[in-house]
Amino acid sequence: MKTKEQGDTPDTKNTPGKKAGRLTMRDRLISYRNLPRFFKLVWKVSPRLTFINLFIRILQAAIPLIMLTVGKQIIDEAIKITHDQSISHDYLWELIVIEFAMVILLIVMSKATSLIDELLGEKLTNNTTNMIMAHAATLDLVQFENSLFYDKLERARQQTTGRAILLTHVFSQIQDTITILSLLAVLVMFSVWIIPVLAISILPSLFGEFYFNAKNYSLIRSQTQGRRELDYLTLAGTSDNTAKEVRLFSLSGFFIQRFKNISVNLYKAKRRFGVKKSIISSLINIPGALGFYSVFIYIVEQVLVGKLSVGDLTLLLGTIRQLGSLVQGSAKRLSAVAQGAIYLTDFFDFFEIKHSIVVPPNPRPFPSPIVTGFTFENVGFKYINSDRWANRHLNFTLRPGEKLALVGENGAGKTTLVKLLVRLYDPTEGRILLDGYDLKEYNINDIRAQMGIIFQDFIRYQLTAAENIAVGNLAELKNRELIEQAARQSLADTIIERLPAKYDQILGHYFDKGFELSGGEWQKVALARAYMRDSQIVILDEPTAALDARSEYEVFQRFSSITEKKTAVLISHRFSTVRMADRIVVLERGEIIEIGSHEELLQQEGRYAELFELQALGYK
Ligand SMILES: Nc1ncnc2c1ncn2[C@@H]1O[C@H](COP(=O)(O)OP(=O)(O)OP(=O)(O)O)[C@@H](O)[C@H]1O
Repeated sequence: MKTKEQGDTPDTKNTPGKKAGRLTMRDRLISYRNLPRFFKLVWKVSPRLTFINLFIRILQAAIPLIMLTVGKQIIDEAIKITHDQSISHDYLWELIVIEFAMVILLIVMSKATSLIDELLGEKLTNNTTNMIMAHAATLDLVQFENSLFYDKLERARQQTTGRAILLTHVFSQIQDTITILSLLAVLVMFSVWIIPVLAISILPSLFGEFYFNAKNYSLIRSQTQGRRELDYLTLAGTSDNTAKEVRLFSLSGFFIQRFKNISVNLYKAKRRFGVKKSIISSLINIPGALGFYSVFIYIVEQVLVGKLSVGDLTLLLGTIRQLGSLVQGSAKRLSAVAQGAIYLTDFFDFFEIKHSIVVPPNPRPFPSPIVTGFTFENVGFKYINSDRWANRHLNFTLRPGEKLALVGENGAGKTTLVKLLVRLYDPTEGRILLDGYDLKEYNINDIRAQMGIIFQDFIRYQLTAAENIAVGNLAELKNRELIEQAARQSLADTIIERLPAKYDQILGHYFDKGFELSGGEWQKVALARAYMRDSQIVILDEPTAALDARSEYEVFQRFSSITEKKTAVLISHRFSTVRMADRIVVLERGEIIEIGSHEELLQQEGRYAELFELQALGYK
């Protein structure tokens, strides 16, 4: 059972196509409601560029009509001159100059609008990517463990460039709509019935365009999981993290084959859709062509009986041709806009996902110093994607100033307990009290500010050595003295002193001039992060797993003196380390089975004593 506490994300709330890939007409209509919100976003990104873009496009929209009218007059004037050589050519030249000026203006304006589209698109892409990153950072860890959340994040992320294209589409559509209206006005002046004939004949292809675009969106949406799998396989087959194993275990063939299987299926679905779309679209375009040519014949007849001039003929044909392509283009674009608007639903939906770990309106001030400590009252926790209890029936108090070690076999629930303590998750049952009040009553940022913590799966940031330490407390990024002190405390100082650029050395091999460290060296650097804060609590989750025996001994000597007045939680599989703790909690299948000092637990001759003996035997 999933509880609200565990971050019941509104995965499908307001999302079109709740059953993967299915999209109803209503969904499509609703998606258009995203456009005003989208416009607001664009306007916020750059009011100036948005305004200039719209302004130029409105001017540009009038040019086709001016050109067609001037073109008609040029032809009529030229024919007049051929019939009467005495007429001056001045007016004809004037018209030609105007026509030429319009062409130049059109070129300049369309270059200007595409430049602005590009700049605005780039700004929008960067802005929305930042928004996604910022929002993702506010979400709970639990949400990152939910595959539906990942799908949503992926769709929101994927469409960053799509949103820039949507922007161009919307602006172009505004421009084309104005042009279409002006051209329709020309047709109305000549003959009213031309418009309904053209409109009816073009309807099937318009519907086709909308229908297939919606289908295309549904197809892409239903392939999100598959595409994520392809991304993962590409990463697994090509990343530096996997390169060693991929070679030693000859995994590339396996990954490639799996990639092929999935990609072939996705391709086949795309091909089936593409072929169907092409055949049906070709057929439904025929009525449009028939409508156009009937009007064409009618106009030619009018010229033959002398009701229209040759100039009128060119004007009308030019108008109808332009209208045809503008309407077709608009239909394509409008359905692309509809599609883009539906993707916007994914984008805006992502921002609807709210974190369930909330800060109370009037949080309690974090106690300084902590008086009675952290009390676990029958705490139990289940991960969102699991039916098993990772922790259950936890009842104990972490006293202020105490050094508490957590031991237990793999999967016993040690890391989970620590994650509950720092409120990365909230308990599924029971509660954790700090100085007698539920941890939920405190500000989560205060809690985390009071914890110096380093996990076993720490991150190897491809940043400088100083920055790698400062991530433990970014407020002190510029405080070189503190960074160096933290490095000394974690024994990272001697490693960094040997680096070519010392504290300014970029670590890792991702970037040019990066310097790769060994596993243990990385661990010492990461460990320094825990010492960057003057926190009341220090938590080290297997901080020395990659360290050699001498380093480990030294690290803990220092750890004891640094944390003398602090509360410390330590997870380790090494009993030589664990025995330094004041008390040891032994976990098994998520539950506490023993608790006491090293000596007490040895006397009990229980699981701790057994594991201790086992490890001691290994050293004999
Ligand atoms: N993100 C997760 N989603 C689902 N289950 C998880 C997740 N993380 C851990 N678990 C499960 O919770 C249980 C406890 O895991 P935890 O990481 O707390 O163990 P641990 O005692 O720290 O193990 P180790 O000594 O191997 O680090 C395990 O059975 C594990 O499979």
